[in-house]
Amino acid sequence: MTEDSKKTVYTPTDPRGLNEPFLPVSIAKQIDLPGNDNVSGAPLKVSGRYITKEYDMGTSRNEKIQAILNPLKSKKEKFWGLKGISFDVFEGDVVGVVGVNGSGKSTLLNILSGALMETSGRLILKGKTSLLSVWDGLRDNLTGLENIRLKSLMMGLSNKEIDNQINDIAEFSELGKFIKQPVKNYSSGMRSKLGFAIAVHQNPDIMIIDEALSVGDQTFTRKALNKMQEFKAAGKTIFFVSHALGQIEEFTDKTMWIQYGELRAYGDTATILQEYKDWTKWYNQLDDDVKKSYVAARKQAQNDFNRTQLTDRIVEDNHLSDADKKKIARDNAVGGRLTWWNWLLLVIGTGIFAYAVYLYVYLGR
Ligand SMILES: Nc1ncnc2c1ncn2[C@@H]1O[C@H](COP(=O)(O)OP(=O)(O)OP(=O)(O)O)[C@@H](O)[C@H]1O
Repeated sequence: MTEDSKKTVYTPTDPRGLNEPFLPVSIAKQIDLPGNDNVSGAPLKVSGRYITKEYDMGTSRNEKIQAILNPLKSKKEKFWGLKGISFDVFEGDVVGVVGVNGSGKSTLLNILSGALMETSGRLILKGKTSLLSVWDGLRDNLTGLENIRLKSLMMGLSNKEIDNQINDIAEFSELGKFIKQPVKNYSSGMRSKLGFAIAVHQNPDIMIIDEALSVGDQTFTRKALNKMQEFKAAGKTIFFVSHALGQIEEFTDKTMWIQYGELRAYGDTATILQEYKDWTKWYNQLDDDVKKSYVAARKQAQNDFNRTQLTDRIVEDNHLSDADKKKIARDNAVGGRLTWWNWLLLVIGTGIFAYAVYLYVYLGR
């Protein structure tokens, strides 16, 4: 069995939204997509087009100083955690997100929750989001109660609203007297309980659950899944990342399979999980050396990815003209870096500013 025989790169298994023609980022940034709702009339809640995330790889202090002193010459190593992901999610969708370690799941969800800024692409979010991650968002030195207050304030709740529900949140978390202890003394399961209790009481429209349920004990996981069923029944939109495929199967209707920074497949959960399991089976039967070089090649492709490749893909996907290609290449949403034209303006601007200062200081006396 070869991998290619199983390959389903960006399969529009679910016709809703995914078959819509993509718009170039430079144009899409200014206008909305026509026909936002899906075929059965559910409103669009989250829409991503060519979302990328470029990380700077860990550089030494010297390299960082050099980069500040000489930005043109600095050669920071880059890593593209996301290489241009496009998807639509509608009200009431419960979307599972699967993929091997390091594929980009948390990166995507952190972008959706606003904890991380995408490097380029167009993202539309309609509603209040709440990220529930075991590892993020809680302050270690604050107690459970203080964390509840802080996170609720950050979600825009008033002190009075927080007073009204702080006891309910504490009770839901099942932490007992530990709620008055600093979070740094909590186990990962206890953090997960607190994070979940806070998130579900914010009543978000879009809820993002990142691996939170994998570390709790079984009774709490069941209680949390029941709570999520309530959200689902109320028509909320939920993203659910998990390596526990059983939970994804039980709880979600649609699934995204993210693989080395790309959306490899997106569609109904049964189909995508089957494809993912087939791929895992194919991968697991490879020799260790072959596995290593397979992963290394894909990671290298994430290092080597660049804006030209992204532009070429947008142009190809959307059958765009050369003029559009030039426009996209110039677009800051894809560029994000200063072009020679930006530099020229910067130099002229600085010159004018320096001349104005000279006039003020020497001639104004
Ligand atoms: N701040 C960062 N700087 C550099 N690289 C990063 C950073 N954060 C994440 N990455 C890299 O981006 C890739 C995607 O990471 P991400 O955490 O999104 O993966 P994941 O699919 O959630 O993994 P897991 O299943 O292990 O939680 C990984 O290769 C990771 O090393």
